[in-house]
Amino acid sequence: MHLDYVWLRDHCRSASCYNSKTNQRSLDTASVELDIKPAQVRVDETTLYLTWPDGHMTRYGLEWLSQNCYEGQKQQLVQPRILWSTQSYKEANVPSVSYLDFLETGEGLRDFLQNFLLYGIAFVEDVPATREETQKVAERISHIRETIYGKMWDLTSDFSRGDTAYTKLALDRHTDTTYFQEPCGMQLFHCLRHEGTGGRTLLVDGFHAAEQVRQNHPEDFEILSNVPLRHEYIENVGESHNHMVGIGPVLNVYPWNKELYMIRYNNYDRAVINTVPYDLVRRWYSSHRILTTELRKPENELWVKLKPGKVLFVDNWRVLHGRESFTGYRQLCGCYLTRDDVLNTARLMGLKS
Ligand SMILES: C[N+](C)(C)CCCC[C@H](N)C(=O)O
Ligand SMILES: O=C(O)CCC(=O)C(=O)O
Ligand SMILES: [Fe+2]
Repeated sequence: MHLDYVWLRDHCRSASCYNSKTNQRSLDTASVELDIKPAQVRVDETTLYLTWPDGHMTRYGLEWLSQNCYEGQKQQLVQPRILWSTQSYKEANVPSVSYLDFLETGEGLRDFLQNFLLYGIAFVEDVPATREETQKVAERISHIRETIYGKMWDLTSDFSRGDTAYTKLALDRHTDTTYFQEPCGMQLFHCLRHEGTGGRTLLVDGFHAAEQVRQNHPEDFEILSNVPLRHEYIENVGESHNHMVGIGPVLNVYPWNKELYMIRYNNYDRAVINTVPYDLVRRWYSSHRILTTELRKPENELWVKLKPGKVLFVDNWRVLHGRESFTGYRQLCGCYLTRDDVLNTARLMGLKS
């Protein structure tokens, strides 16, 4: 590991530099000389000891340092995941959790969250088919993210809102709220009623597709993760007037370990491309086509028919959803949760995320 002296001074965990009750730094970093050097350095089997020119003493556990240094982090995943194709997801036989276990046992919630983190989708079964019960299930995880669609949303094909979702048309795979600066992290779907045909839900692991692109077309992966695009939602229907804009690349990776953390993919809501210079536009379309081809491979499609009682949770930063066109009366309800809040609950249950 390579450790800079100013970094070593800044991370001092002594009582005067760090408040271990609040887990906050109390040291004023700006008061540290940028070219500070320790007067003395000593290391034994377990600990590094530094004495600074003013006599202040800092100690580090070597274990802590190897975990927290850049080289250590570079080797680690922020969130371990299991990427899937249709077949591998089916073979994994991921269990659903029942409504009662989910609401009443820590284990039920924990197992559910673990599966959600690993696969990007999870199901709760035997939920009473009402909006109120669906809300209860959502709030078991965390508070709901209120958006322009309200807290809990209802979806029928009445075109009550100015979006294709509120019709009977098919919807190709996409992630939602790409037009927010921070797209919603989790989405719940509960089909309360459907009397008619079609209307199956399509799920595709966006990270699985993106990793295929990274492997087979690294330059296209680069372009998709570096070129920012606008997405927008312009609505003027009935009482609903909205104009939302969100900007970011299709693929979002952490700079230090190149791990994917978010895919923003919605061809309906992608705005005019005016953030890409002329000499890159064609390349971008070509890279986008390569990803789209991967996302559309039948072997990556998971089709499920949502029915009353079965609530689907989707990691909207990873898994794309879509739907088949349908006939008849179909009523869905659901809501969004913020990723930070979902992960907060997961971490408190001891899950790595
Ligand atoms: C019905 N519900 C509120 C879930 C979503 C409606 C939003 C649809 C939008 N085109 C998007 O993809 O974000
Ligand atoms: O009707 C559906 O199954 C899903 C529609 C959709 O994509 C959405 O509401 O976000
Ligand atoms: Fe959607």
